[in-house]
Amino acid sequence: MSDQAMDDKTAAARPNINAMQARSGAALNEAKLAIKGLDFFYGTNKALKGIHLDIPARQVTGMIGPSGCGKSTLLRVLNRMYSLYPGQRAEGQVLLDGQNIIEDGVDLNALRSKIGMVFQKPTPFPMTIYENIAFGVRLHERLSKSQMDERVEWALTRAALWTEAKDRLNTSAMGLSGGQQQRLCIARTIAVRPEVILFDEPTSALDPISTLKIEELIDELKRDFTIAIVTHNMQQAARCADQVAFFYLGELIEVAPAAQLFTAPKHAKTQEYITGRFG
Ligand SMILES: Nc1ncnc2c1ncn2[C@@H]1O[C@H](COP(=O)(O)OP(=O)(O)OP(=O)(O)O)[C@@H](O)[C@H]1O
Repeated sequence: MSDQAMDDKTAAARPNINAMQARSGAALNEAKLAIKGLDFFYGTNKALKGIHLDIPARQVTGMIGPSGCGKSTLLRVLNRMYSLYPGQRAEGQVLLDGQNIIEDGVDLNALRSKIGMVFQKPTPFPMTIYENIAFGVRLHERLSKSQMDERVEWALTRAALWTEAKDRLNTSAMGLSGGQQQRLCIARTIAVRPEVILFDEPTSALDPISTLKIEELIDELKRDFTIAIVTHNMQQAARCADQVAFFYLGELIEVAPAAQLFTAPKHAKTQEYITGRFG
């Protein structure tokens, strides 16, 4: 590739620095989740190696890195999803408000009500919009009909879907557009009032307008929730994240406030990745 072509590619890959200006001076909050010396194994394959990472309360942590570097694996550790699969195991500590959530004896139902997850592909249940939300709430709480109505309205409002959904609550969620379905999945996650929300490439299946809506939503939600988002889109990480963690081959190479990581990364590998030179 010519130097000019490389420079053009680099410029295109580099996130919009202006988008990060507002956050550049903001300090990071205390850790809601503190990951200490975390190793993760799929059988004998070590997919995460000695990860140390603080996830600050009520801020957004972006996780970036090339395919296969362990980003989704880390999210699966944070809500113990791996515990469903024999042969997968984590070692080290993941402290949620000081409690190690990867040790034996943790109540996984209670944990998953505290740490919710939104997946790449919108996955509404084949039931009404109302029931999509009420279903999860009933697993954790006993509410009266009017309390449940209020919770459904609250969750849909927080997920910026109430206006579009309020007149069709008893119709199938499968009739919503892809972007609306993803906001419904966010509403479903919020409805159980978690403390942390994990987003695994939440907009990769969506058009640009739906993507922007979800990003605005994430910005709004961080007032009340601690958020971690895996994304392949560095512009998105720059727009949404307060701090960004760069992973490579199962290791955390660098974590820094977004403005710092994208403008003055400390490691050569981070620099190569954010300038589009590999991955
Ligand atoms: N179920 C599994 N069994 C065995 N190995 C797995 C399994 N899932 C993932 N891996 C391996 O773990 C490593 C990390 O995968 P992971 O899906 O976490 O990466 P990622 O950074 O999220 O990738 P992508 O950006 O492509 O989603 C890879 O080497 C992958 O092959």
